[in-house]
Amino acid sequence: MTVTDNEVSKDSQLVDRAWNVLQDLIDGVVVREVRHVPRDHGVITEMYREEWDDTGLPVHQVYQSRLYPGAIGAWSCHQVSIDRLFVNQGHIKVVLYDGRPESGTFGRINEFHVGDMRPALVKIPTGVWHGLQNLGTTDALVVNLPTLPYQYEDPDHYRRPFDTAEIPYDWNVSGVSRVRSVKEG
Ligand SMILES: Cc1cn([C@H]2C[C@H](O)[C@@H](COP(=O)(O)OP(=O)(O)O[C@H]3O[C@@H](C)C(=O)[C@@H](O)[C@H]3O)O2)c(=O)[nH]c1=O
Repeated sequence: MTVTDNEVSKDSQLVDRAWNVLQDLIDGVVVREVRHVPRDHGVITEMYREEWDDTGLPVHQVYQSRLYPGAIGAWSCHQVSIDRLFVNQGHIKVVLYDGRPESGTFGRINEFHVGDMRPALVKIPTGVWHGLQNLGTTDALVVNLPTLPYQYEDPDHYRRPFDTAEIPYDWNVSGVSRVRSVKEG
């Protein structure tokens, strides 16, 4: 194989020496990985601490979103409430798209694999589109601690179809997920 072959690409560094996945985060996105504490009769996993949370905003509500194997929940966005997602069961891919024209990372996409194998709290700022996919073979449970309680009469929830042309991301519905050409900034 000649390295000048057009379809060949060489990996850049993907993880650091502590196996942290390297990616330039969207402005305002925070990922706080935690570790399981196994013991004879089970596992303890911390999910949230005020000190991890740079919003400084209180927890008014906690809810759980169950995704069936293969399920995709995309795309959502909020204008006033910040999502603080913790995946505590299963394998969820969280994909974010910065839809804020005023942002220095406008157009950027982030992908995170979180859940049982990589428990983490993911903070998603307002204006950042987000989608979840359960890549596991069991139900996945996503806990959300939004900074504002759900308003039944007037939800702060904006949606785009999972296959919208406005977000350059193709979900893995046919075995292939990929970022389309991303125009940043
Ligand atoms: C968020 C929420 C929804 N609901 C109801 C309203 C709605 O008919 C039904 C499903 O809610 P949603 O359509 O918001 O669910 P969904 O589309 O799965 O989106 C949710 O998934 C997580 C991961 C997110 O990213 C959030 O944006 C959250 O909205 O549940 C509540 O009763 N209380 C709540 O706190």
